[in-house]
Amino acid sequence: MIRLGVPSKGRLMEQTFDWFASRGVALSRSGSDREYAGRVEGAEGVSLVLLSAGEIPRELAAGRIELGVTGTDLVREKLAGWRSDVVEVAPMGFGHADLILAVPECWRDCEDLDDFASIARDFRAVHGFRLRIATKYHRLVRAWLAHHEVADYQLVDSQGATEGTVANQTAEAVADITSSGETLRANNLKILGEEPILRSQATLFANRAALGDVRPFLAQLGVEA
Ligand SMILES: Nc1ncnc2c1ncn2[C@@H]1O[C@H](COP(=O)(O)OP(=O)(O)OP(=O)(O)O)[C@@H](O)[C@H]1O
Ligand SMILES: O=P(O)(O)OC[C@H]1O[C@H](OP(=O)(O)OP(=O)(O)O)[C@H](O)[C@@H]1O
Repeated sequence: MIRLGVPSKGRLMEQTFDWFASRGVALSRSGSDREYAGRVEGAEGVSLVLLSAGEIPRELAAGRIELGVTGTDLVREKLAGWRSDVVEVAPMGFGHADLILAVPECWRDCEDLDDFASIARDFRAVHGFRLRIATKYHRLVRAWLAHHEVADYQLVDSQGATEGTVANQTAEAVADITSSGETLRANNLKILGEEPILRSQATLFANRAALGDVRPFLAQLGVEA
């Protein structure tokens, strides 16, 4: 049996259902909105597992599901050596979002990463603690800042409403996902850097060791792997 993990709620779930439907496979919840069991019609030997998008990378890596749909951001953040555990089988064309670093709009002297690095360097001497960046993307943000030689900062964990941390004075900057940019604008934050830390979209992943087993189903979907 091929276990297919799909986000259990919201637009990501609906668009995933649409993506499979347009390839002749009907996915549905078997019961009420609160029941996390699912049904698969139009494919043999495939079962649907409804999961939190954030847990799908770990379930894939552990081999508890053979296929899974989630954002590329979550796979890269949650799995240290993601390439050895999973294979990116098909980008799905929705769930587009950029992981970015943002600072208050009123920081007029901070327009790029060099400015940010020098502000971070001075920050500790003035305030007695390192500049705080709120994020849930610890691994990706640390790697990106190291690559850009920014060292004088601390990460503050924020699992939601991250853009609010600056107004709440629990962080000076944020690193979070944006798509329309509305949340950043509403919180008077501006993006730093020409390129985002990461461009993400919803993607179909396979557990690497299970690739051979899932190939016939992928071929049915019109996906080569
Ligand atoms: N505003 C957005 N527009 C497009 N994609 C987004 C947006 N916000 C988050 N995403 C993407 O959706 C995926 C799921 O995000 P997230 O983990 O925040 O989901 P969630 O709904 O909080 O799920 P859960 O709490 O069940 O883990 C991620 O890959 C993320 O990049
Ligand atoms: O650029 P925008 O279109 O405004 O979207 C960005 C927002 O969407 C996501 O939050 P989500 O709604 O998933 O809630 P969260 O704060 O709980 O992560 C993300 O964390 C941003 O806050």
